[in-house]
Amino acid sequence: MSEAAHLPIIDLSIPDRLSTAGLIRQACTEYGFFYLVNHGVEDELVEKVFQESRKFFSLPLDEKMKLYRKEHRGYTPLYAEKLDTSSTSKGDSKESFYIGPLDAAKSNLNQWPSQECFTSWRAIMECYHAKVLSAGKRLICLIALALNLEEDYFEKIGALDEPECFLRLLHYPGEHRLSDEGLCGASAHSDYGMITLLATDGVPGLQVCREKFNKPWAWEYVLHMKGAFIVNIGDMMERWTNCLFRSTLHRVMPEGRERYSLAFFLDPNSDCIVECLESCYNESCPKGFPPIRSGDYLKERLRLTYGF
Ligand SMILES: O=C(O)CCC(=O)C(=O)O
Ligand SMILES: [Fe+2]
Repeated sequence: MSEAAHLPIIDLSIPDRLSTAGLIRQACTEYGFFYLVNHGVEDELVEKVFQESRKFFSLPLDEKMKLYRKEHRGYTPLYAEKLDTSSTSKGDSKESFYIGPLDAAKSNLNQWPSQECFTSWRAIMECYHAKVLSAGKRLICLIALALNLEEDYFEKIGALDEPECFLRLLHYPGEHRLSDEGLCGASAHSDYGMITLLATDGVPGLQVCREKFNKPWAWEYVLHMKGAFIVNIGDMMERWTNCLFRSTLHRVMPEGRERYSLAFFLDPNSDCIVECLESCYNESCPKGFPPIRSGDYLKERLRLTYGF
């Protein structure tokens, strides 16, 4: 049995922003994962999103397939995705539904279940999407402070101007157990973007590996904390910080119990250039990555995962 990770807790409501920024710096350099509390997204709303998500995933497969993923929005069935592209398993044992940015220019790409049976579904999802984005933007300001930058640094470089933010509803059916050979709910991966804000339903399964370069990988459980988001740093933030902030490897193991989660990926505007921050490199620690356009990076990572 793996141990539980003791992740730091960051309180988004504390007025002393500099001390919070210091704690965020420590959390991001040591773990790349932390709990976020007092983030402003009400428990009742989170619960409603879980309820609506359960309702959608309980539809027959042919109904769900009518909303099959287009432009990275909509439904992805079981085993269609493999987050660990080196794994030989048949695919991850999960189904998901993606809801993309709500800005006027892009929101029409989203797909929605029929209004007749899912009367408030869209409104609830849009409300959650907007509120988590707002919490995420506040957190990004603190992350800038944690990097000794002006707190509006990421805004000024355009990263938060119509950001690529995707809410992903996830359902792990729970028909498999740990002993099932090579099968994962979500195989080992790091997230691609800036930060991810995750809500979990209390069923265990999420694990992190703190030292991805030390094989064999050692895994620790990330336990559910009521009312908290589990936040993690993504690969683009790791590139910006020249690996000062860690994009930590994680996975979801099958525990023989059905599990739901809500992952919100907050990624920069596609035209934003992600390049090593000046404060994060010097002669003894040279730049590890060339500059890259965020949209190009994301496209390539998604191509590798989905094979298109
Ligand atoms: O469901 C979870 O707990 C984690 C999901 C995840 O890591 C992802 O979708 O990137
Ligand atoms: Fe992830």
